Amino acid sequence: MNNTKSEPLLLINDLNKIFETPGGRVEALKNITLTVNKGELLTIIGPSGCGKSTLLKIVAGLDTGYAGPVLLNGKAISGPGVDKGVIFQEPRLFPWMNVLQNIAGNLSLRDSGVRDRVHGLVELVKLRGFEKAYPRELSGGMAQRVAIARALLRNPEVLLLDEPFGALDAFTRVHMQEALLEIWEKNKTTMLLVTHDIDEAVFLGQRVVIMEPRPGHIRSILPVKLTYPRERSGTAFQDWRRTIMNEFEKVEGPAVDFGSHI
Ligand SMILES: Nc1ncnc2c1ncn2[C@@H]1O[C@H](COP(=O)(O)OP(=O)(O)OP(=O)(O)O)[C@@H](O)[C@H]1O
Repeated sequence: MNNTKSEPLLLINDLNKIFETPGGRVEALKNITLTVNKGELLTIIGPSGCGKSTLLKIVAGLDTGYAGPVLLNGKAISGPGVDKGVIFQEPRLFPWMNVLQNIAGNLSLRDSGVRDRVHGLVELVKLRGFEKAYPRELSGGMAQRVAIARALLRNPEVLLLDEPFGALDAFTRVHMQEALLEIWEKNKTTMLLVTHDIDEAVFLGQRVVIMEPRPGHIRSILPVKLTYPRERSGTAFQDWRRTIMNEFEKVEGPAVDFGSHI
C-alpha cells in the first residue's frame, strides 16, 4: 500500500545548524534540503553525531536557532506545538496517571468527544483492557504505544519519532514496527522516524534518508519500492536492504546496527 499524496507538507531548504561550544563550532547540519509529502513515512538513518536528532528537534520546533527555511504547510516553524507530535526513545509518561489519563493529558476525559477519541486511540494502539493501568504496570512497548496515542490525539500534521523503539528488545521492536505501520496506514499521519537500525529503516520507510557526520549532511535519499506489509525474509526485502546497506557502507563514522531483526 502506498498512501502518499504528492502534496508537500514539510519543506526544508538549505538548512544549516551550528552549535558554538567551548571546544569550537560544531556544524551539526549542513545544506539539508528535503521535502516530505503529506502522508509519507520517511526513515532517517546515520551514524552517531550525524545530526538526526538535531534535524528532528528543528522540525519539532524545539530548536529555532538555525539558518534556512523549514516550512510546515507553508509556514515557518517557530516553536513546538500540537501540530508536531514528538516521540522519544523513552515514552515520558506521567507515572501517577493511568493509560486513559496519560493519553488525554490536559484534555478532560469528562468531555465525551475527548473520551470517545481516547478510546478510539486505545483501540488503534491495541491497549484495550489496559485503560486503567499505570505506567509501572506496562511493558516498554505498551508504554510507547500510549505515547503514540497521546501524540495522535492532538491530530498532529507530522509525527516525529526519535529512535522510538531503540530501548526495546528485538522481539518487541519488531511488533512495534508492525503496530506503527498499522497506525500509519489507518491514520495516514505523516511520519519521520530516526533509527540506527537498517532493517527498521527498510521495513518502515517509503524513502530512507542516509545521513553522514562532520558536518551532518544528507548523503542520499533512497526510495524503498516495496508494498506493505513487507516480508523481511523475502528476496525483494533483502535486495532493498542490501541496496541501502551498500550505500551505508560508504558512510564515514561510527558503526550502526546492521541487524537487530529476529
Ligand atoms: N546542544 C548541543 N550543544 C552542542 N553540540 C551539540 C548539541 N546537540 C548536538 N550537538 C552536536 O551536534 C552534532 C549532531 O548531534 P545529534 O544529536 O543531532 O546527532 P545524532 O545523529 O542524533 O546522534 P545519535 O545517533 O548519537 O543520537 C554532534 O556533533 C553533537 O555533538
